[in-house]
Amino acid sequence: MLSPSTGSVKTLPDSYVWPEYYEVYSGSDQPSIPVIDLMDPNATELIIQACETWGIFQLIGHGIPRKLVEDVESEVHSLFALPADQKLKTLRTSGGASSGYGNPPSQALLPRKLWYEGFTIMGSPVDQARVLWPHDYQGFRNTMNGYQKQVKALVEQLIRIIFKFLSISKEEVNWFDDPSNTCNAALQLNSHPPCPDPTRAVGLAPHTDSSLFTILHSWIEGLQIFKDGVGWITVQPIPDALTMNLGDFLHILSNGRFVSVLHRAAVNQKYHRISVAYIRSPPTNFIVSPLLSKTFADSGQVPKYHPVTLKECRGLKAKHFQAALSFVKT
Ligand SMILES: C=C1C[C@]23C[C@@]1(O)CC[C@H]2[C@@]12CCC[C@@](C)(C(=O)O1)[C@H]2[C@@H]3C(=O)O
Ligand SMILES: O=C(O)CCC(=O)C(=O)O
Ligand SMILES: [Fe+2]
Repeated sequence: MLSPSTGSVKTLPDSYVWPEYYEVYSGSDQPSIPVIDLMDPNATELIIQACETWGIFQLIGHGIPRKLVEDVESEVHSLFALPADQKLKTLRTSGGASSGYGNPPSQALLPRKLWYEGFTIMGSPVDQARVLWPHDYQGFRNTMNGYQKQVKALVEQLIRIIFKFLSISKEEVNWFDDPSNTCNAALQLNSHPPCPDPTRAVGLAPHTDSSLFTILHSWIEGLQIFKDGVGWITVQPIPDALTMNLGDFLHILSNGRFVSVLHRAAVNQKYHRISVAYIRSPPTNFIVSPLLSKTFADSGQVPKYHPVTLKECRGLKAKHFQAALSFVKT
């Protein structure tokens, strides 16, 4: 987590200087990630294609009002602008899956500090809001509740499209429509204040998400993805678009057919960059396996991954970070 003093420093402290610099592709022929309009009659095919080739796309025509997204931006800015001792009252108890302020669990395994502050909301935002703003928490609560509801519906619409394509039946994923299942989703608020030496600092280290799908919003450039055969590419924010990235569990369910996109966040000197990720995963103890999909079972394909739960996957990430999936390979 950033110490309160780093926001005003003129030189990057040593503990934040990363030994390796990740070059970003800058050729004029730089490929750009697909932009898909959910209202397009061919949206389903385009989404499947993007999942197979990129593991990420920008979605427009999603129906989430611009005003709501702007209100989220402003509430999240207010949260990170609170005094450090106020934010620390919600400090996460452990590095793992819980709500509150803190470092990403991956920080413990990294060689240097991240130029980063994070806040995780699992379940309702009310509890944290009450601690942060004891007398005035309704604004944050209402806005985040409203956003959470809308992104939840959107991500579930997309996951349904994918389950249908993979011939995964409702019975096989009976948890999916269960309204009491709130523990498998998180709103992850990420903050990177302006950085005195952005090329030597890292906002979020390269990772894949332990999710089915993640809906990401940021209005400031910084998200970069790794594309095989090209290298690191910057994702250009598009007004009104939400970035949809696939996570490890759709990669496993599709037996490797869909890409779990490797991504990271860069920082910049001028702007305080904030991003909001809605991370939707299977329930913690649900066993995910490529053979869930009838298509694979019938086609005689060999499963590329062992059956695994979110809990096990988080455990592997906490130990091996980006190498975690290699321990699930058959
Ligand atoms: C719900 C979660 C996914 C996440 C771990 C967490 O409990 C909250 C933080 C998330 C995050 C954000 C940055 C990258 C990442 C790998 C990390 O260390 O913390 C992800 C985690 C994940 O997707 O596994
Ligand atoms: O800030 C970003 O653009 C990326 C955030 C992210 O990867 C995450 O929250 O998992
Ligand atoms: Fe991520």
